[in-house]
Amino acid sequence: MSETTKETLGFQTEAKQLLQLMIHSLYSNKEIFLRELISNASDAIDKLRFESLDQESLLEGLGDYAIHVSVNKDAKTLTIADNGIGMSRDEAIEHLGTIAKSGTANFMASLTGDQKKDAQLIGQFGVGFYSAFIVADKVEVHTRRAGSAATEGALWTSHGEADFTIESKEKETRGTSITLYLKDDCADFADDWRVRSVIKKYSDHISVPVMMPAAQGADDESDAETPTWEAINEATALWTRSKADITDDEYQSFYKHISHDFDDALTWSHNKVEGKLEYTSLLYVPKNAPFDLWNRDMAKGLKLYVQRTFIMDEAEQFLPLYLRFIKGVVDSNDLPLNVSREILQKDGAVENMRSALTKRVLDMLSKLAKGDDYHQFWSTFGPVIKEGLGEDFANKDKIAKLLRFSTTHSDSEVQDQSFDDYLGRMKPEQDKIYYVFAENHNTARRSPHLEYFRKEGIEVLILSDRIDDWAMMQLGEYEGKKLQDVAKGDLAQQSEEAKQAQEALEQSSESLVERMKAVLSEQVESVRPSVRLTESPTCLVVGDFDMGAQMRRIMEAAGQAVPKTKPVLEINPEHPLLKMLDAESDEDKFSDLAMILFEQAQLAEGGQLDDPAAYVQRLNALLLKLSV
Ligand SMILES: Nc1ncnc2c1ncn2[C@@H]1O[C@H](COP(=O)(O)OP(=O)(O)OP(=O)(O)O)[C@@H](O)[C@H]1O
Repeated sequence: MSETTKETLGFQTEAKQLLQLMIHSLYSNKEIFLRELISNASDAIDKLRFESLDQESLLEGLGDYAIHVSVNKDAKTLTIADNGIGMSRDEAIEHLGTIAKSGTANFMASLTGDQKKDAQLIGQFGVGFYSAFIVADKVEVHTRRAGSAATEGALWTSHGEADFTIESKEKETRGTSITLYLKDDCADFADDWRVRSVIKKYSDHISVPVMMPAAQGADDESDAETPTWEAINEATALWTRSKADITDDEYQSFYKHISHDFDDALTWSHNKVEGKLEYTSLLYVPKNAPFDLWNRDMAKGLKLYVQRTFIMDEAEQFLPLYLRFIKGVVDSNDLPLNVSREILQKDGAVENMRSALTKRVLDMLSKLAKGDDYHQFWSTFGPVIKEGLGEDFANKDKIAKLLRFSTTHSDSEVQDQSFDDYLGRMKPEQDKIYYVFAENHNTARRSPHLEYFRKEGIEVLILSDRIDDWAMMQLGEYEGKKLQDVAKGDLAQQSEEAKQAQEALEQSSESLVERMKAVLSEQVESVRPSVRLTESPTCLVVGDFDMGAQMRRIMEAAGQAVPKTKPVLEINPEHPLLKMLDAESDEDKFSDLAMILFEQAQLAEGGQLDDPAAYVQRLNALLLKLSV
């Protein structure tokens, strides 16, 4: 039977690339391989614990879960053995030869070749099993799925290059035993104390005991027939311990265990809830965004435990989508052990937990917002938080308080001003919060629409995240102050003076406006003189309830049909170009120049022209006339 023979198989292309990258980029951080392999072993035990709830026979009469780690200094090997769920031959091929994560190809494309940067990215991707090859030039995985016959065992072997072999090999006990043949310069991982200290550092808090042979005396070699094993980690699930007894380091290493992140967490919140519902949650905010934050299929959600038994990863029912970057654990005393994703979706208790956990996260973020680390958080996760304005109506106000902006007050690209900061500086008679929105910060900052506000000393929020226009529409107002796009609707007149100036302008520019309307009737809804402008000749304004130009471009780029609405062209009759236009008696020249002014207004707000070539032609014709 071909199944029993030895096969050599190639790694999936992405797996091969990742392997190579891992070996090269993470070399300076090599000890993390042990954390990763022990995490996998503990996950495998968690999975078996869960499956055996329904099917006790999987335990094969042995319910004592443990991970055994042993070293052989002479052979330079390190072995990590678990009695978890194990793998069948096919599963070993599938799980160890390919990467199943969605978005892997995009991730690969984002790598730069710069080892330091790539190491960071790989940290975000998740390191996993392949980290074994950072320290080993050969890895053997001897595994058998719990519940299958001893003869169904499989041996997977690879040198971490292009391929691996798989063969059948009997295995008495269920689970997986991974042996690393260490590279010469990594031989210190065959040293008992070195391994102990790394395990203590990274795996103290996992709930399964990690055993090593007991130290038996100075020259004792670990080849004793039956070593006595001793647990070297604490082996109580961290979240079950009292907050007061847990150090920051322990919280951080537990974070790395559950998230496979490379970096520390930014902050966390650990809570035990008692009363009608009983559960414990430990929620972390990462420092870095996962590589696939914008992928709708990204791994999201919390690890769910019921009475300390692991139930599932990525339980997404406990937090809304805009908090998908939060990592953590929720351990419930009320849910049944056989709870499924379908049940979670309908369960009233889950609904209550979800709203309580969402509040916890928002409170944790509000607390974070008071400190120096918030800037890092905001620049990484700000756009995701904004999704919450549409998704989580009940917490809209809390979310609004978390928002940070660049504004004309700070005049810097850094988004560090809150709505409250803005309100504190608002003019007494001002009843709106103004914002300008464009494709990038520079275009927004230089928008002609701001000229009036700058002149009047009215602060404007400068928005340039793709989601901003939508987010502001969802929010609508803040503390009773309407959010107003400066490029929409009539300009709110601030002073009596400005009103009079507007009327005077309307009278003096009547004939110019009529002539321009005639030329631009296809392109614009109307033409009107405006005090909005001080330096620019023209700008475009859309109706209060029409879609903004930037939003329109985003929707169109996404292939969505957008109803056509025409903008209003506002002109600055005091501008020399408009004066020149007014004085132009040649109607052809007039229409060319009027068209150019309209097109420039489109360009100034970051838009694209319908017919750029015609614009260039018109402009060139005018330039040529300059030389005569
Ligand atoms: N000790 C083990 N016992 C059983 N299965 C294992 C073991 N180690 C790895 N596997 C299987 O191999 C798969 C790949 O492991 P790997 O560590 O590369 O990725 P992961 O654990 O899925 O993701 P990540 O570690 O990046 O979060 C696992 O999902 C699991 O199915």
